[in-house]
Amino acid sequence: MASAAQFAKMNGLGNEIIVADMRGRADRVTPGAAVALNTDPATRFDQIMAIHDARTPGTFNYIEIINSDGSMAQACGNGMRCVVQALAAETGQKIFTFETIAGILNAEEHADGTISVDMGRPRFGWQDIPLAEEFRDTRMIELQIGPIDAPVLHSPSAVSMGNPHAIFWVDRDVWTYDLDRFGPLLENHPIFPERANITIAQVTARDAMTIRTWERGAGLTKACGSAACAAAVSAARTNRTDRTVTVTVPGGPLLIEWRADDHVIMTGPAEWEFSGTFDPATGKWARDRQDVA
Ligand SMILES: N[C@@H](CCC[C@H](N)C(=O)O)C(=O)O
Repeated sequence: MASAAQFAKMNGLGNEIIVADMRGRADRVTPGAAVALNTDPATRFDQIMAIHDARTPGTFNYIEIINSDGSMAQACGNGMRCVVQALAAETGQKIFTFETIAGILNAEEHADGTISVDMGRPRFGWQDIPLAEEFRDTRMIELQIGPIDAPVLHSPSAVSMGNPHAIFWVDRDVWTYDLDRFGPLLENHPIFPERANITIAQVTARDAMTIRTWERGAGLTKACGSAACAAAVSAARTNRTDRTVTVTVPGGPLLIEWRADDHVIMTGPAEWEFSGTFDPATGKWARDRQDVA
């Protein structure tokens, strides 16, 4: 059995996050441990953000992102805000540079407690997303679900925010769509060789939209930060909105700015719930004593 590692159960607008402290150790959180933690209602999560020792000079830590099905993700905006809040509380530092499998990213905790994460540059090339076949213009790809002559969802925008996203534009309230039925089919559609995060988006003003997301490897979530970024850049790219947008997810609002230098900045809150220790090999866990009522 591996020695126990510390964790904090947190959330970013209801996106359920476990921040696992894997610093100073060589092992990793196994897919089996992730699945076991997700099976227990008390530790059910959408992503584990595993904080490892830095691999690259100039970065604070290497962050590994694990979905609740045990698969790896390249980006997690809400999880990064949780990591920043946890490390800022521990160190007093406010500005961080992290490394993930997708590259280097910067983040900052503001005086009001909100956290901004530089989610990097969006990529629109079909091979970068990736898509299984060539689309010259990924602002609108050929994909639909429902009856062939009256599709329920169709012609999404596709984009990579480090991870693959498809954004379906809708005119009606996003809650009127059966995303838990369509989500798994679209996530696993052969057009997405690495699967995809599936979002439905209703634009309500030049600076506002509402979205719901079926996350790759995690299912329906209350918030998906990278999807909010993907929806914002796709909306601006198709002239539905300006480049600064409030994206309301089921958990609340996120401010997304697609800057002139092409970087996408996501700003929102993070919340600590409780802490404990767990076995990164098996997922067996215990709550910290001071958290026990
Ligand atoms: N909740 C996240 C996105 C998590 C990763 C995603 N499920 C994937 O596999 O790409 C966010 O806040 O960005």
